[in-house]
Amino acid sequence: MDAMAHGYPLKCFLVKLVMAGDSSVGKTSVLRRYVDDPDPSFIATIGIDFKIKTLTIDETMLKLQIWDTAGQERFHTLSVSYFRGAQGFVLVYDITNSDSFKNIEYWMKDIQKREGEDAEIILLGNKCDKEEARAVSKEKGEKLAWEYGIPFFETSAINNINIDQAFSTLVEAIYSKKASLQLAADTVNLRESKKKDSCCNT
Ligand SMILES: Nc1nc2c(ncn2[C@@H]2O[C@H](COP(=O)(O)OP(=O)(O)OP(=O)(O)O)[C@@H](O)[C@H]2O)c(=O)[nH]1
Repeated sequence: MDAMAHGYPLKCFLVKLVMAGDSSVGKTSVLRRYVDDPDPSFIATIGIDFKIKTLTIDETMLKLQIWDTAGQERFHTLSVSYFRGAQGFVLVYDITNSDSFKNIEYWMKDIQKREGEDAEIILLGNKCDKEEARAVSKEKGEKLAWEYGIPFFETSAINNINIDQAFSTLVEAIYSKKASLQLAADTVNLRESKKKDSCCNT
């Protein structure tokens, strides 16, 4: 039976994503733009918050739970504690703030500290609408992302530049990893059940 033809997807995955980066780089703004949250207020994130977005790829429903961590130093321990169990990270710096770019190295170390956990990561140079105040060249961003082996986008939450493209890249990478793991698990199950069948037939 074609489940999609009946209006419901075959599988559903919960995907945990985390926004990380220094305070004021635009994490909340990028997230709000992606989930179409029209709230125009910009107050520094206190502690932690999350938003949900649901989308379908092939016949699979992906429920994205996107955690918005606070970049302020006083919330650092709390923010990093939410890194556990994440399948994806959106690492953000501000192209007009070179310190926020330098600190990507430390945010990356926090991500890599999680033992035995694998995650997809993307790097965003946000506020690319502020060309006149640029402090980090696009080439520097591209080079850093290349060194880490991760995708890179310059984005603007204000002008809605590259936001959907960035999240799509991250989510599709997570989805294909999950899909291939699922395929491997299905193959093992199939082999196991074939073994049982042949055992019963003898
Ligand atoms: N020009 C411009 N301003 C932006 C952009 N994104 C965010 N801002 C502004 O940057 C400021 C900080 O944005 P937030 O989204 O609160 O930053 P944050 O990274 O979530 O900050 P914390 O919650 O403190 O970690 C706000 O005044 C936003 O309006 C952008 O793409 N372009």
